[in-house]
Amino acid sequence: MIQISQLKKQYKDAVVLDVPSLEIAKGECFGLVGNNGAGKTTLFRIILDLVRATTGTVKINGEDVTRSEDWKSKVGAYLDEHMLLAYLTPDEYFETLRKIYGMSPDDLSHHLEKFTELFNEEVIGKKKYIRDLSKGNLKKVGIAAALMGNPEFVLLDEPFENLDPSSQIRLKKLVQKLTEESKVTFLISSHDLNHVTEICDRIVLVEKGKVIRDLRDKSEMLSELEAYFTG
Ligand SMILES: Nc1ncnc2c1ncn2[C@@H]1O[C@H](COP(=O)(O)OP(=O)(O)OP(=O)(O)O)[C@@H](O)[C@H]1O
Repeated sequence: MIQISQLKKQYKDAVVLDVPSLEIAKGECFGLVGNNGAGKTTLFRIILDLVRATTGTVKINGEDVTRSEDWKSKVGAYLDEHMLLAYLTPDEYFETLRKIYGMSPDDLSHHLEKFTELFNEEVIGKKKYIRDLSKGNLKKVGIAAALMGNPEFVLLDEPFENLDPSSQIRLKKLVQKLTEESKVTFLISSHDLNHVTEICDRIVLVEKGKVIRDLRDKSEMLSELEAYFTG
């Protein structure tokens, strides 16, 4: 479980995040939506201890992320391409992560098999450096890397952005399969209301750093969000 309490992030006088309480249960597919600058990435960065909150705490399975390291083996994330090693090919990158995670070559092959459709023969065995990949293929590498090592929690920032329609559909199926079969807890921020409402069982809407809706009724999510964003 992820427990957020009394969380605030302030840059000079501007409060960009203010979340008194938020709990994300194990096995949940949690969607985060909101306009540009609403605070979605900031929340993810604080959960991953990439940015320190001004006040408040984030606990993952009871561990304060700023005070312990144990949670790191349970969490996978892909926020942006800064998390990749641009001077490697995808094959070299996955091989490097394989060693870090202590996986066998068979474990890695088995893991990458799940991404065969998503990679669409454009990622593995191409001898192209990560720095030269298209934005969509970069994202695919980042998502596959985030899911290495059997993480319990996976944070993905805008996973559908830059993916072609076939890849978006393949990614949705993959997330649904992993949620159902492996009980992975996904936290997904997205501007794509159709995709995020289709795969997530809960959507939190943020506006100017505050949670203004916490939607759990699947039948009403999309219409509520469309009404909000239409203004
Ligand atoms: N280092 C920083 N210094 C000052 N302000 C910052 C900093 N990082 C983020 N912000 C501000 O925090 C607010 C929230 O930004 P954040 O990137 O979390 O929004 P977002 O919801 O992810 O937006 P988008 O949909 O555009 O990706 C914005 O107003 C942004 O300008």
